[in-house]
Amino acid sequence: MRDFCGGQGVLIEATGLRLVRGDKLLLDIAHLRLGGPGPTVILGPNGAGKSLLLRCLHGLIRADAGQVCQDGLPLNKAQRMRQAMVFQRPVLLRRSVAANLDFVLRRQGLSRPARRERTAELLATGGLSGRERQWARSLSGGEAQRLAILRALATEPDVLFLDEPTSALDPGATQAIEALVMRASAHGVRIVMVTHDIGQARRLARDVVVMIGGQVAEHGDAARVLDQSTHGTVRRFLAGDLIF
Ligand SMILES: Nc1ncnc2c1ncn2[C@@H]1O[C@H](COP(=O)(O)OP(=O)(O)OP(=O)(O)O)[C@@H](O)[C@H]1O
Repeated sequence: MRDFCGGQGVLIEATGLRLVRGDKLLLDIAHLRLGGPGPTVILGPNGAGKSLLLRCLHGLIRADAGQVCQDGLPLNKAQRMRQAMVFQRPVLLRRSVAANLDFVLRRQGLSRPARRERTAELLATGGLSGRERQWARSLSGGEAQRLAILRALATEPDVLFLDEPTSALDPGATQAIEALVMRASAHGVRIVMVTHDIGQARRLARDVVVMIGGQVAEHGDAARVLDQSTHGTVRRFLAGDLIF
């Protein structure tokens, strides 16, 4: 696999981030600093604000206060173009598998032969070799999610945000997605991923963020957060208690 980019050096910071809807304070993040190599996994109970945080970090939602910076600069259009996001349910074009990738590769100005070569390379990376002409909407859930991730990687992002990419998938399909994510990470893409799955955090994360009630309750080295947190609610959540 070619290096996708040099995203491991990317530093994303959220400072004083507040998101209010009606009379509810949905996000209240004093300071969050995501840097260094290896995937960041964001965990937390339902409604803790994980998806909202991801959307703010990607610039899809503008916070009511505070700011998101990438490499020391307030998130700008050029930086956002170097980020990509994949959602829980893959959104694919009503076209062939190859056409879904070609749509992105064209915008990068690649020639037709270069696009064909890159498409084959990406499909091999995602275990979808030979599927070029298959209708994208006829892929299985796991295959469709892999194609969505490959399409995101085709943009050669510095940062890839993933919002519960395996939540609807069986273990085999989950394993294939995890392998793809780890491969992208190893080749330089900064991964920031939301999941409900604590086991997945153990398998993938270098660092773990635990959100509780719109706030960052814990952030640090995965083993420390998952096994040695001193935060009462975080410990209960990680132990499997229902938190609401
Ligand atoms: N546009 C909105 N207006 C009002 N409330 C919202 C809006 N978007 C999200 N919320 C609320 O903000 C809270 C956090 O939502 P978010 O989707 O970030 O949670 P989450 O941690 O990703 O949860 P889940 O694990 O269930 O996906 C929830 O209570 C949700 O209902």
